[in-house]
Amino acid sequence: METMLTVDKLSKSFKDKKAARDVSFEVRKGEIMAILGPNGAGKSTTIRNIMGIMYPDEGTISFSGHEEIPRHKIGYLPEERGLYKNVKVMDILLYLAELKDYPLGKAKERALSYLKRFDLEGLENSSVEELSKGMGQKVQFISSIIHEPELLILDEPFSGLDPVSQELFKNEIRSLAENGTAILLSSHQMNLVEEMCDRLFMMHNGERIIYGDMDDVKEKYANFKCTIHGKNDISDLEGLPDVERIEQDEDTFVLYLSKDVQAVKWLKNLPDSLSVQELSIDRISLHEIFIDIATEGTIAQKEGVLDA
Ligand SMILES: Nc1ncnc2c1ncn2[C@@H]1O[C@H](COP(=O)(O)OP(=O)(O)OP(=O)(O)O)[C@@H](O)[C@H]1O
Repeated sequence: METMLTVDKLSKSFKDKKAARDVSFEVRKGEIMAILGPNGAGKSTTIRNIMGIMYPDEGTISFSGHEEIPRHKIGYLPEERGLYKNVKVMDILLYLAELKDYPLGKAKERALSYLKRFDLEGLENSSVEELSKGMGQKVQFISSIIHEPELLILDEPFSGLDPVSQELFKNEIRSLAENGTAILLSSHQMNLVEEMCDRLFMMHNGERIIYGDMDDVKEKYANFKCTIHGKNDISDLEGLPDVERIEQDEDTFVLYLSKDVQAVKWLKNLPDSLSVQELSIDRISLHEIFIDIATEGTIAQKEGVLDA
């Protein structure tokens, strides 16, 4: 797949705070790449450097091999929301398309079609201040894609949206990728990221911790956990092989298993004396991997970047 964006050894400091250190990743045509990390990890700083809102102290950012930012080929939904308040929806969409040198007739056609798809049909002559927050966010999203960008950067696109609108955004983002757009998406909604992203880049304290294919990352970091509901004593469960840690909520116990455990073999070795009303075995989710990294748990320690 063709590489649209390459971030190579990006570093950026604010006074003595290193917000990004030696950050490298790429985004390819037709993929959705997640940029993840706890609050303050350095995601927005990385995105702002890509967008040319600030400049790297070190490292380079290139677009299809060129360091100049091809502004008319990039779409950007910033974390900070806001459009000109007393301007009509259609006027603002056409104005932003024009800034990207996009033909007016085509922009109008696309604006009407997207307004319809986002349940905003008939609102083209309403002013932005008449819209609800979620409706305004939809217009801002449309403004980021009106000019058919080749690279789309979405900073927290789902925040503040109801579940139906989230689904709409999700489907639209997916279909843009299917049509070849390279997408860099920052989000704290791990379930959505897990469902829709092809690759991910996770950072913490300004540094890269995890980078790779979603399936590979899950295989590498998502150990099994076994949930047992029954009248058991925690000391019996602690004695089971390959149990790294246990969480207890009354009679429900979640056993986090060590890496490389073979689930079927492990289950076969459970003692007959165990009381089981319900039992399930699953891989931990991206949400749990994220929490481990953010709280500097076992995955984060193993990756070894936290002491740097
Ligand atoms: N303009 C600035 N001046 C000083 N420090 C800044 C500035 N922008 C960001 N920082 C600091 O850089 C670090 C990274 O911030 P950044 O906004 O990139 O994080 P983030 O991953 O986007 O977080 P969030 O999920 O909360 O949006 C933080 O410690 C923040 O305080």
